[in-house]
Amino acid sequence: MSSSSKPNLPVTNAVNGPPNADLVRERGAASFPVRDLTYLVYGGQERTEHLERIANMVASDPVFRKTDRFFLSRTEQYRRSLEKVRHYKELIAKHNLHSELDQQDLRQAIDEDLPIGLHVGMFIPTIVGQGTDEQQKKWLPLARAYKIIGTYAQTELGHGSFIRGLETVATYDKSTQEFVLNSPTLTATKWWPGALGKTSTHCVVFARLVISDRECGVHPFMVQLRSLENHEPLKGITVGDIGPKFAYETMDNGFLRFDHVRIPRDHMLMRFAQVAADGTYSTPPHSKVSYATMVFMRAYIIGTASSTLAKAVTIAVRYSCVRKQFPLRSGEPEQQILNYQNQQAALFPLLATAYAFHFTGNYIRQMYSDFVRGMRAQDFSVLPEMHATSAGLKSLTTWIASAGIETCRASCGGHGYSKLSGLPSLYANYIPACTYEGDNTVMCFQLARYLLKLYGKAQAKPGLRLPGNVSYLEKSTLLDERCDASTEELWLDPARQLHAYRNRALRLVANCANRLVAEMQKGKDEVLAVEAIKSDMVKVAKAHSYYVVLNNFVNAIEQLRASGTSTPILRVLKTLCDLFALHFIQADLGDFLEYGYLSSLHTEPLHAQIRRLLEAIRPDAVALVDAFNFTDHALGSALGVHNGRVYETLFEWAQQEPLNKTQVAPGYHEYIKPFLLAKM
Ligand SMILES: CCCCC/C=C\C/C=C\C/C=C\CCCCC(=O)SCCNC(=O)CCNC(=O)[C@H](O)C(C)(C)COP(=O)(O)OP(=O)(O)OC[C@H]1O[C@@H](n2cnc3c(N)ncnc32)[C@H](O)[C@@H]1OP(=O)(O)O
Ligand SMILES: Cc1cc2nc3c(=O)[nH]c(=O)nc-3n(C[C@H](O)[C@H](O)[C@H](O)COP(=O)(O)OP(=O)(O)OC[C@H]3O[C@@H](n4cnc5c(N)ncnc54)[C@H](O)[C@@H]3O)c2cc1C
Repeated sequence: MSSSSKPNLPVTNAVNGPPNADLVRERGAASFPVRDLTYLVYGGQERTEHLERIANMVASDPVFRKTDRFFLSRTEQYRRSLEKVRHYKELIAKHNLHSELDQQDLRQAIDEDLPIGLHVGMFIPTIVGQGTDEQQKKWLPLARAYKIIGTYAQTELGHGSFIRGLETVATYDKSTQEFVLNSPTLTATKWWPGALGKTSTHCVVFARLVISDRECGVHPFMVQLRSLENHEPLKGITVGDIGPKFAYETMDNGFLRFDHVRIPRDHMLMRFAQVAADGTYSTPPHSKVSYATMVFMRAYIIGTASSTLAKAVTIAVRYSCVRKQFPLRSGEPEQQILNYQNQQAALFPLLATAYAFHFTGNYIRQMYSDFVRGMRAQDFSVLPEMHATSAGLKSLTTWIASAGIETCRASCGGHGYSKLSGLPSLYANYIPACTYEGDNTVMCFQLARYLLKLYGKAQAKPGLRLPGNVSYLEKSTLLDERCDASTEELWLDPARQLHAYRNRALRLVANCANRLVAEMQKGKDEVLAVEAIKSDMVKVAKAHSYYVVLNNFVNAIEQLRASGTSTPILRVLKTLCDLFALHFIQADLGDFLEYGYLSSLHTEPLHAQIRRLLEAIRPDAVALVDAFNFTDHALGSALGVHNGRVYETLFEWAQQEPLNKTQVAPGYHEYIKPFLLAKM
């Protein structure tokens, strides 16, 4: 079956001409209607077409061009991103894109780390989440109209992960009803906040509140940093850019120091904790409620893992269909490299994972909106589950997506190493997601601690009912059960796949709990006992998060089946889900073998089934990446162009290299000529 209709996307940047014949053939051979899968991914036909209109508008707008980015200096890249911000604002006005969703769609289409990312992603959400009604009324209209530009300044030179260790102080001065912000040490310097260095006029600063020598913990404060007239830093404020980074050149991550800067009392964000004029402090209803913006951003980051990985896989799969190396036998035509099993084994599990993460993103969005509804009604009961689940999923998805981009790059051979492939910058700009918004390892401890607690409760109180995704912790009898998937066919049973993931997670939790007890029996207190099991805690968090991802993928397919999704789409999604499930068992086989859950009786059919799944996906591989519907602008890759004119595009883009502006190299006269022409 061929695609039901052609995607309505311009082929920007790629060299025009007849499309690559192999890609045309692959597209014609898809077993499912590509367009329908695109609608499924983006939430229907209407939404897809809306997104395409925005994507087309961006892709055809010269201000948003990306092709010159590799040839610009850091300063030029920052300036260009400001130009894009200005144009983004013009387009909002011109096309009436005033809803938050429209603006998010537009930013996503622009596809650059703009220096307003923190403004929309953390500054505004913190005002919304932590500000009183009056504070919101005062600052939100200004922020939404970009009359002020803000960021989220929490991390310091000395502390990022350990928020309670932050050193910036906000001391309440009752006599003037002001807070005095101060950076008492070098390590108290705010360090890293995006757009802090040069762009922001304001920021939400996290500082330890001190009232009459009493420490009241870390709280958020609204602080103006720069003049709204001339952008000069205000008195007492030292601010600047932190300098060169691994990538992320368009973003002015900054430093910030306060020298006894005074702000009015109503600049502390007081939705949950308050300081009255006389200095009386009211505690928040939940001690971690001021961490809520981070939970929001973690949920957002989980949602973007799919699209980032999908971009890398799109580039690598298309290129692997165009690229040919070696005939199988002499005299035969050369093979597309995607026909090689090793290439499929590298790329198809990542393709499956990009789809798996799509459904994880839907799940966490739903969980987050339930949580926000609860918070508005002063119900914080979901916070621990939301925090733990999002911390674990943020870690797993960003780790897998980061490693996956690098796998895609390596799978493109030499051309993958060219920046023109788009993969090096995709990787370099994405990997900090493993660090920002909570170092992944530190986040895993949070989830593991939550699971260990619940496991302990379930052990102590048989019959206790735990919420959905953690209910398996109640069932210690699961530990005695073994895998019975002794044929290839049985490995395709979702119940058996989920059983394996649940069993592994429970075993690791139980093992960790036992080790904790054993360490304490050796005489350690609980704190030191936890230190002795920390690597295992990371494994626990990953194992649980894998289970959550798979469970959601399986459930999503069931829901699609129930809502009448067509058989060809269901079939291809089921194949991807199977590959996801089996690949990650294969990847962590030791976990499953160690406790005798699996034996060679099961591993042989497991490996064989994975090989069959790779073969099943091969004819649909191009269609499956096409269904993500990225424009050439979004991919920014000579290897991933929709028309497959890879070599023509690479050649043309290489001509832009500044070294090629002259035939004779700069430096020739000083450095090459002397030894070339020297007498022997
Ligand atoms: C839709 C629009 C979006 C647009 C976006 C656009 C662009 C953006 C795009 C991309 C992103 C680009 C850039 C990203 C910017 C990145 C910004 C940042 O990095 S901001 C800084 C982030 N910093 C961190 O994440 C710090 C991590 N550290 C922590 O969170 C905490 O210190 C901690 C590790 C969790 C420990 O906290 P603490 O020491 O206070 O607590 P503990 O003693 O460990 O635990 C006590 C108790 O509290 C529970 N808990 C901890 N945190 C939370 C929470 N958030 N919620 C609920 N509960 C929490 C914890 O589980 C313990 O519970 P219990 O065991 O029951 O006692
Ligand atoms: C690109 C980028 C953008 C950022 N943007 C912002 C921003 O806008 N605003 C902002 O406030 N911050 C921002 N940050 C900072 C970021 O949030 C922190 O860097 C992050 O939270 C990690 O904290 P850290 O740097 O203190 O790491 P550390 O905690 O110092 O981590 C170093 C190592 O120590 C390990 N470790 C730490 N604690 C423990 C422990 N208890 N047990 C065992 N191991 C441990 C970690 O796993 C890690 O391997 C940004 C960072 C980056 C890279």
